[in-house]
Amino acid sequence: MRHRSWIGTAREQFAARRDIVGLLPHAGGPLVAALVGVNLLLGCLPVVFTVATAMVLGRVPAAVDGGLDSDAWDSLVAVFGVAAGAFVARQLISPVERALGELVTRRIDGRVFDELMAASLRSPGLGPLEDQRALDALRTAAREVEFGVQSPGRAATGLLALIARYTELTGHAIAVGVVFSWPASAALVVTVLLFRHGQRGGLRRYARTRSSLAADQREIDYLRDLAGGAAAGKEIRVFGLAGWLRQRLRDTYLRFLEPLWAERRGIYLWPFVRFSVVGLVVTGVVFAVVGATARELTLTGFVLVVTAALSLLRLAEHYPEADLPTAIGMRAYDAVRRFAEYVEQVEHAEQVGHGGFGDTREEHPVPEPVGTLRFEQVCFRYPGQRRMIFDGLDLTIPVGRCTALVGVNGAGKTTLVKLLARLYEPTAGRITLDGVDIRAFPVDAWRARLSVIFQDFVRYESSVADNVGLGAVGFLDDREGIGEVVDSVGLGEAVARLPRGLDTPLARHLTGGAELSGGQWQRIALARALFALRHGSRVVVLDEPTASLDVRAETGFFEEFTGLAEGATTLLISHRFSTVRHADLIVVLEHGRVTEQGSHAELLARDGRYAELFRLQADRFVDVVEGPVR
Ligand SMILES: Nc1ncnc2c1ncn2[C@@H]1O[C@H](COP(=O)(O)OP(=O)(O)OP(=O)(O)O)[C@@H](O)[C@H]1O
Repeated sequence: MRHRSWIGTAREQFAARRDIVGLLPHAGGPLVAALVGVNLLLGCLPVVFTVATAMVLGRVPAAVDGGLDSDAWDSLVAVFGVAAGAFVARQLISPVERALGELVTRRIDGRVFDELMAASLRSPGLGPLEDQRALDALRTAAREVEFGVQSPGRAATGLLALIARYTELTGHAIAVGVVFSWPASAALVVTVLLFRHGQRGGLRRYARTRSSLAADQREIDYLRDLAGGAAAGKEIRVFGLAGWLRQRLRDTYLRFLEPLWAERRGIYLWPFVRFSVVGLVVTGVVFAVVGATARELTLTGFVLVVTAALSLLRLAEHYPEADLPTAIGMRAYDAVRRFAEYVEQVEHAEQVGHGGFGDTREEHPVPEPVGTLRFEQVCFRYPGQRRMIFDGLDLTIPVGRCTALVGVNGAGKTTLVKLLARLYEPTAGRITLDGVDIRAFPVDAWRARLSVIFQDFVRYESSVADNVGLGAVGFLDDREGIGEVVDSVGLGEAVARLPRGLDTPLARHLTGGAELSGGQWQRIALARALFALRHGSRVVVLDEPTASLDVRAETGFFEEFTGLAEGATTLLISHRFSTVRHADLIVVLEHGRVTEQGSHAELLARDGRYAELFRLQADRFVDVVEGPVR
């Protein structure tokens, strides 16, 4: 059993090294060849130095006897020159090795980062970005690659750095073998390798433990962002959360560090104790034999054996430039691959499952203009969840009209939009456009017809123009169009007052940046949707578009927006009945199904759920407005 697991570990290690070696070509053949050459040289120079210094010592007596003009003196100076040259060359070449290593690391990490980004942006749906294990793998990989400390690139240069160490080891072993005894040389090499084996095993466990703590690391990052970010700053101060936050950060840190401390003790203490005993015994025996046979050796031979053996034993330590970077960097690359494989699996499962993202892609062009949208017996549960959000949902969204969706919190309104945008696929049933399953359209072409502003729309730390123009990224240079939609959502004046107008970055911490109010941001989001409509979108979905607008702006919103979105199919989600009531069709969503639909007047006349919710809100509004007057 133990034997099998040892073989398993060896195989795993071999595969991980092969993967890292496979990355080297991305750094460019000549650069890698140069680094290999420099490492070989760095491995040979200490051996040359050892041999030359031994020869210097061996030649001193003859040179002293012969005097300054003797051949012995000249030969002493020559070997001294070689020793000094080896020493100086090593000092000069080490920085070259570091610089080349840095280049190789950067090139490889750049490539791995691309691989990682491609994997995380590749999935058309959101599933992989919500799966805990996939997220942990992504976090582990991204962290190491981003900071470049123990990254796959460092692992690759770390492997190359081993060339120098093992060349040095081989050279010194040969010196001991040739001058003194091959069995003694073999005994020393075995000792060194035993030490190394023990330490590398410990480092492997350390790297494994470290990557198993990704969830704690994620929590630490989250808490640190929370404590240092402006977003939570207000609440932390107002609710006096500083103490709670500090304690939680401390607890999480300890939870993260304690297993690492334990592993470190394992790395530095136990292998050290175990292998030191073996090492000391072997070294003792070798030196005892050297001592006993010293008389048979020349002075040069004696010095050479002793210094070469000591240099060999020095190589029994842990190599900081190679060991930790390879142990952790290999795991980081493994995490990149796991994440990419996971995304691939999800994609594949969706294709072979119920006709997911790609099975019929490219077959149907999206009809122009977009026709009636239908949810037909749609069932859906989030990946890994048991609860059905929709269970046989039937809904028709008429073309060119405004449909409003209402329902209590958690009824599934946003989920319905995510299905429409194909961020998830229905578990059963289908969504059709003029009778054609939307999965038959290429996902990008379908999304180009949609303009969705989510409740939690993104506030890009970029210019006003970008924040609007990203609604149709291919038309970012349409400055006139951007200016017009900004005006049409009533932001013209406010933007004109900004230091650089449309080019003002929307983040106060950026140079010349400005911050907008919640309502102004919401208008930016509306402008983004309108800009998308200008450039080819036909279906516009607005999730809570008036939540941050003041009463006056909200009153004008509906008319203005429907005027601007004329001819487009609009889906409006709102808890504000004053916004909803003007829609052509109002749909009430409850328990995963449509329970009522009709115009505002029809639904009031039916006196059902909608009428009840509408009256509840209207009464509250009357109370609030009339309260102080009474
Ligand atoms: N990514 C997710 N993974 C798992 N469950 C989710 C996810 N997103 C939403 N849910 C669950 O799906 C249900 C419907 O959420 P959804 O956001 O669609 O509701 P909603 O009607 O838009 O609510 P609200 O009016 O509060 O915005 C909720 O119970 C929510 O907990």
